[in-house]
Amino acid sequence: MMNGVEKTNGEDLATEEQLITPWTVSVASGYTLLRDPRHNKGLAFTVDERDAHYLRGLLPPALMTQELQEKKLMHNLRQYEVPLQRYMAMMDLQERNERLFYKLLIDNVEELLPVVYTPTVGEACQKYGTIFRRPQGLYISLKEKGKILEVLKNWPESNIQVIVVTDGERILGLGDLGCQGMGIPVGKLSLYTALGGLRPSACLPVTIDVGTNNEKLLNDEFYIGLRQRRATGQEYAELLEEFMTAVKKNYGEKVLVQFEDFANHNAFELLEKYSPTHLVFNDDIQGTASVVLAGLLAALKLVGGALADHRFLFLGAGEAGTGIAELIALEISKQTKAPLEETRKKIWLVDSKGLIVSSRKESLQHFKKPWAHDHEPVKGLLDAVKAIKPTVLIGSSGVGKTFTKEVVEAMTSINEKPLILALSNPTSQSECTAEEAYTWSKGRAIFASGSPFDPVEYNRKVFVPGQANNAYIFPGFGLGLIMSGAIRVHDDMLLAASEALAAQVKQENFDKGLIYPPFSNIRNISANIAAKVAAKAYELGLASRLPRPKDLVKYAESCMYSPVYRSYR
Ligand SMILES: NC(=O)C1=CN([C@@H]2O[C@H](COP(=O)(O)OP(=O)(O)OC[C@H]3O[C@@H](n4cnc5c(N)ncnc54)[C@H](OP(=O)(O)O)[C@@H]3O)[C@@H](O)[C@H]2O)C=CC1
Ligand SMILES: CC(=O)C(=O)O
Ligand SMILES: [Mg+2]
Repeated sequence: MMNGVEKTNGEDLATEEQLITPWTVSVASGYTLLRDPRHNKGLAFTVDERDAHYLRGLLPPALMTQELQEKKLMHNLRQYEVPLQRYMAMMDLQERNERLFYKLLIDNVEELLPVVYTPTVGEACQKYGTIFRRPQGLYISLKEKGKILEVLKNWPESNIQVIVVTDGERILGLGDLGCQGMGIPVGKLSLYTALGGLRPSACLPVTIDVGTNNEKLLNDEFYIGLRQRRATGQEYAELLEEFMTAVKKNYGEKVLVQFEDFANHNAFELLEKYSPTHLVFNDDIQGTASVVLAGLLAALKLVGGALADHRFLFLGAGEAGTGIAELIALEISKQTKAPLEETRKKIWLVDSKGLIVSSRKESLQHFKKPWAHDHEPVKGLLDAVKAIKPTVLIGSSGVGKTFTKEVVEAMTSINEKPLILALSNPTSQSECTAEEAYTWSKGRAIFASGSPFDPVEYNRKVFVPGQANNAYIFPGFGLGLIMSGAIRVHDDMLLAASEALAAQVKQENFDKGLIYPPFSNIRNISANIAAKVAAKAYELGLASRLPRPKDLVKYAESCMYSPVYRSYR
């Protein structure tokens, strides 16, 4: 062997026609270590580590602490004015030095969440083909049919605890982005680690590529996915079935599969089909429901009354809208002992055809039917607000600028403190901006949105909008399932997570008009959510990790990944 990396594949000598073996390299050099993101520390390798791991000469002489590296990187990031450049810089960091990436994200969560998550991740997915450098996550396309188990085995980690999977058909409110939806599982899983403390090596992002109906992408020479229209029906179902079977076979009963950004015509069916046999969770239906219910429970301190005293109107009756509606109805039913059929009547939804009413029942998709109450037909949102007189207005349509001045004014004329949630992502699809909500309501609205808005000054008062985003829930929820060894998800766990999150809102937050706690405290919040979810799993007999730890919050904290560098022998 030569000093350093032995040349066994002859790559430099081979002609273009000759086949070479890419991975036969015996290592006696730290070069590989520097290029392994899981272990690389850059200038933070100590002198002893540099000696022990053949790193001398491969690094300049300076030594840096992780804190100094963090300071330098934050300084560099802030030089970029274009959000997408910040996103790309963060992805490069994740590929280069994973612990430093997570240290940055954890320590600067409020500043970096909009970079690695909504809104910037939306733009990143739209442009994924052009910004694509190194692949992240696992791509499973129709071409892998019959071989999915083998594909899973190509992934370098075998001890997987959470999979976030999308088929890219409804990426945020941006529609069908096909294979380029991969940015979403990658982003969600980085939050699983940063916000919920799951080990990065236990997280697997997956994109199922069954084609795309997005003409622009089909005609884009840089598109990275299958260039065909979406497979549907049996072909689609068989691929998903093979995937779900392979996942359980390869990773066992307790791997959590989080469905993300599927179109609603598949999302409800997949959840219903796999809930009895797998540990599955749909973030858009269930995570969103839990985060919104938490906000509503907290908001009662500001608007008064019990949940059952309120009337709810939704714009958008898909996964998010009907998922939230059902969890609110369930919570009211638990609180008042009234049957679900009764409590649902406090909740009204508007879809693209107008208010959902009983005369439309026959033609409605199954998930809308429970919401078809008796009322004459109403076309637009403004008329629906005037007819229903809601105390709470929730936007979950994926269509921006739909909470117009007239709509917000109508809400304000009905309510002393109208509660307005504009959930659609990214920012471009938000039903209204924070500034619009506060200005049009003359400073009376309690407002939160799916994507973040800056504080707004109105009438010399500063209003701080909250972020109603499932990112508050899924990391802690997932941690609770995993640390208790839960084998199934139950609605009562969603309610427990809502209550845990609502309990974290402090008086100082309420004083600013907030109905969510700040993200800066999210690890602590996630530990509390995880503890309540795990407690529910034990109570329901769904937990397999025995004996039950006594102090579940402490146990959750002890399970959490820390991004601080490890010392190498
Ligand atoms: N803040 C958060 O944490 C989350 C936010 N979201 C956001 O919510 C949005 C919707 O997601 P999801 O529920 O999964 O999507 P779906 O496609 O399942 O549902 C969208 C709903 O909006 C309705 N709709 C579309 N256009 C209009 C319109 N012009 N007027 C009235 N209704 C309309 C649709 O009507 P029809 O059925 O008639 O087609 C459908 O009922 C997305 O922007 C997503 O980013 C989602 C999950 C979490
Ligand atoms: C937040 C989220 O899950 C969505 O917008 O789809
Ligand atoms: Mg989503």
